[in-house]
Amino acid sequence: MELKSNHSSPVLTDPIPVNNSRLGIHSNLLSYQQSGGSLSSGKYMTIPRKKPGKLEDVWSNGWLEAMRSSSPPRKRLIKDKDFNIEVAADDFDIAYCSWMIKYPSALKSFDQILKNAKNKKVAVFLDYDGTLSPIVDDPDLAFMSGSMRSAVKDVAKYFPTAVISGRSRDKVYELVGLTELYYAGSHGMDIMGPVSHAESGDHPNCIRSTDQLGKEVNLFQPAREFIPMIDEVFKSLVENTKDIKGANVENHKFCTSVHYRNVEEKNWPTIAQRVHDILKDYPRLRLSHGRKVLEIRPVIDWNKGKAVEFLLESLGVRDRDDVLAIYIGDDKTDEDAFKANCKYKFKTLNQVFRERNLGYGILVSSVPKESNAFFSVRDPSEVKKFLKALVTWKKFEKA
Ligand SMILES: O=P(O)(O)OC[C@H]1O[C@H](O[C@H]2O[C@H](CO)[C@@H](O)[C@H](O)[C@H]2O)[C@H](O)[C@@H](O)[C@@H]1O
Repeated sequence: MELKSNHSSPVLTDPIPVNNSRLGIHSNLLSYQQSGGSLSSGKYMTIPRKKPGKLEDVWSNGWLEAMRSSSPPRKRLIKDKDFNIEVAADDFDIAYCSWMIKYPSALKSFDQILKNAKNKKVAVFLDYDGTLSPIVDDPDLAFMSGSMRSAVKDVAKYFPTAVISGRSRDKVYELVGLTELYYAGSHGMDIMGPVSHAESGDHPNCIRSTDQLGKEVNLFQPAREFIPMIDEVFKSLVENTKDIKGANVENHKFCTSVHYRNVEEKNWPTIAQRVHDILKDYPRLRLSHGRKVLEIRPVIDWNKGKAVEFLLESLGVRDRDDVLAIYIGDDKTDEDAFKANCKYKFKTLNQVFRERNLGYGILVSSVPKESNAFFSVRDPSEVKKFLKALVTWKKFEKA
């Protein structure tokens, strides 16, 4: 969606996406109960246990395949899918090095980045989990280090900076704890951004509010009407997964997540089937896969990429030729941001970067994986080095 010309609601008029693979649900299930205008079926007021469906559903719709490949192993022993063998660290290093030819290190390419950043307005967008904080077993313990916090704080002194997370905005703010940033929670469906450039503020679902310091901000929540439905589904998910050891359900207000990182692999089909059975009753919700997490979110035309575009618009730089947007993230949902449109001919950040050097994505990954990003860094410690390098350059440039 192009922000400047479209001021209508991002809620899709057709609640059932044409591309059924987005839901990962068979097309025959999609004909099931279109709930029309009602956003809450009211079915789960007493939160009943669902009768289990057939396990074949989650095998055949690809959920289990996606769950298995959703997060790299932490030790460097990688399963080679084609040959069904474990690849040793040395071989893995070779694979990683050849992958880096396609996704060069943002640290090693820093001079090239600086050349492109010169005389441009740089805006920095950061994912949270796996980017600013390392991936850990308990989502409540995913803290960023003090040194990472001060690196982000310094970046925000010199560049407009936003954190864009799958978590609720309140939660990610609590974890980051910096008032200098803009925050977008729930995969970009809850944005607190600047008021200075009014066009994005004209958007429906955009209201004036105040931030933690009492400063005026724009609050943009395109999925507001889904709050009761998400709450209902959250409760149903909690009820229907409570007997699965290690399962953990989080409510992010505009979306909800079911974690299976701590669930024994033999129980993954069960957890997937339970989620699948619940989603069958909610055709206006869809599933996406994150790192050992099933993410349930509204079927609306909004994602982290749209959030980047919205913030660039709010900052008044989206249609400028002298902007350089940098997005750093590690997860599948960050791919939407790597594909975000700069206004220039509706090209993605990376297309524009290649042609006009206006923006790019940096993938955080210690294993080779396909991405829409332009550069890569290995892990959060390299993210920190990159952020510090940006600050040093700016300080030096200003001096
Ligand atoms: O967009 P993000 O900020 O990256 O948020 C995506 C999800 O991150 C969290 O889960 C992930 O990190 C956890 C802590 O390291 C880890 O235990 C889990 O396996 C990962 O999927 C968060 O808890 C989710 O709700 C977010 O959707």
